[in-house]
Amino acid sequence: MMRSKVLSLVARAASNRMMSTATKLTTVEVNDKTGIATLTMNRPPVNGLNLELLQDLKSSIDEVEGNKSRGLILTSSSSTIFSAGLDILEMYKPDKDRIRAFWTQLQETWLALYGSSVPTAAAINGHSPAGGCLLATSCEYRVMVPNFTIGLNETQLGIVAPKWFMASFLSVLPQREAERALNQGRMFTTEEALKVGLIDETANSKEEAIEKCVAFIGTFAKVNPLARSLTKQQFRAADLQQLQNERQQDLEKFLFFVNQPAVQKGLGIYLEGLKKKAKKQ
Ligand SMILES: CC/C=C\C/C=C\C/C=C\C/C=C/C(=O)SCCNC(=O)CCNC(=O)[C@H](O)C(C)(C)COP(=O)(O)OP(=O)(O)OC[C@H]1O[C@@H](n2cnc3c(N)ncnc32)[C@H](O)[C@@H]1OP(=O)(O)O
Repeated sequence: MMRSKVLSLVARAASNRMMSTATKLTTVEVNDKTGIATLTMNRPPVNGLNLELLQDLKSSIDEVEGNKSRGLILTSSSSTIFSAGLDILEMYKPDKDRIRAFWTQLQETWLALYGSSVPTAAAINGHSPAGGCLLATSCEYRVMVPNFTIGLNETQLGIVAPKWFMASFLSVLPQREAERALNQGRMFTTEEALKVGLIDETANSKEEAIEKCVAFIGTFAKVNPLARSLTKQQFRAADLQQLQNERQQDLEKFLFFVNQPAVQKGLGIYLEGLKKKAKKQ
C-alpha cells in the first residue's frame, strides 16, 4: 500500500469514531470534525431487509439519537445496491412467529427513522427498490449516484405498499406523481428521480454523495436544534401517529394479505425470476 494511502487511512481512523462493532449488520461512524454519523447497511449481497438487519438499523438509529450526533447519513457498504428492500424470504412461506416479529420490527424501524429528531439524509449509492426506497424517503434529503434505480415497485410483485410507505413517498412527491408511480410500480432511474423530485441531488460517487449529505446537514448549523426538530416532528406527526394508532391492525392486515395463496404464488414466481436472472449473470 502506498505510504500516502496508509497515512490517509490513519488520519481518517483518528478523526472518526466507530460506534458500532463489525459483528452487526450495520455500522455507525461519527466524524469528529462534523459530528455527523454515517450509518452503513452491510448485509451482502443486496442489503435485503430481514429481521436482523431491521433490528440493527433500529438500534443504530437509537444510538445516533443518543450520542448527540449533528445528523445521520444512511448509506450502504455495497457498490451497487443501497437496499433491495424487504427480504422476500421473510414473506415467502413464512414462519408464523418470525413474520410477526419481522413486520413489527419494520414498523419500529420506520417510526424511528421517519420520526428521528436529528437531520437525516440518504447517500443512495446503488439500487433502491421498495423497502430501500422507503428508507431513503424516510430521510429528509436524498443524494443518488447515477445508473441506478429507485421506486416503490410493490404492485409489480403483486403486493400493496402499506399506507405508511405511501406517507414517506408523499412527503417527497406531489400526490398525483406519487399515485401514478405507485399504481405502476414504477422504478425511476437516477436522472428520472431527480427530474421528478424523488431525489434532491446526484453525485458521481458514494464519497461525493456523502459530502453533499454533509453539506445539507450543515445548512442547519445556525438553526436552533430544538426548534428544528420540533418543526420536523410537527410536519411528520400525523403520519407517525396514524401508524402508532393502527399498529396492530396494520400487522393483521399484512399477515392476512401476505398469506393469501395468490400472493404466496406471486412471491414464489418473483423469487424464481430473481434467482434465474442471478444464475444467468
Ligand atoms: C393493504 C396493504 C396491507 C398489507 C400489505 C401487504 C404486503 C406488502 C408488504 C410489503 C411491501 C414490500 C416491500 C418490499 O420491499 S418487497 C421487496 C422488493 N424488492 C425487489 O423487488 C428487488 C428485487 N431485487 C432486484 O431487483 C435485484 O436483486 C437488485 C436490482 C436489487 C440487485 O440486482 P443484482 O443483479 O445486483 O443482484 P441479483 O443477482 O438480482 O440478486 C442477488 C441475490 O439476492 C437475491 N435477492 C435480491 N433481492 C432480494 C430481495 N428483495 N429479497 C430476497 N432476496 C433477494 C437474489 O435472488 C439473488 O439470490 P441468489 O440467486 O440466491 O444469489
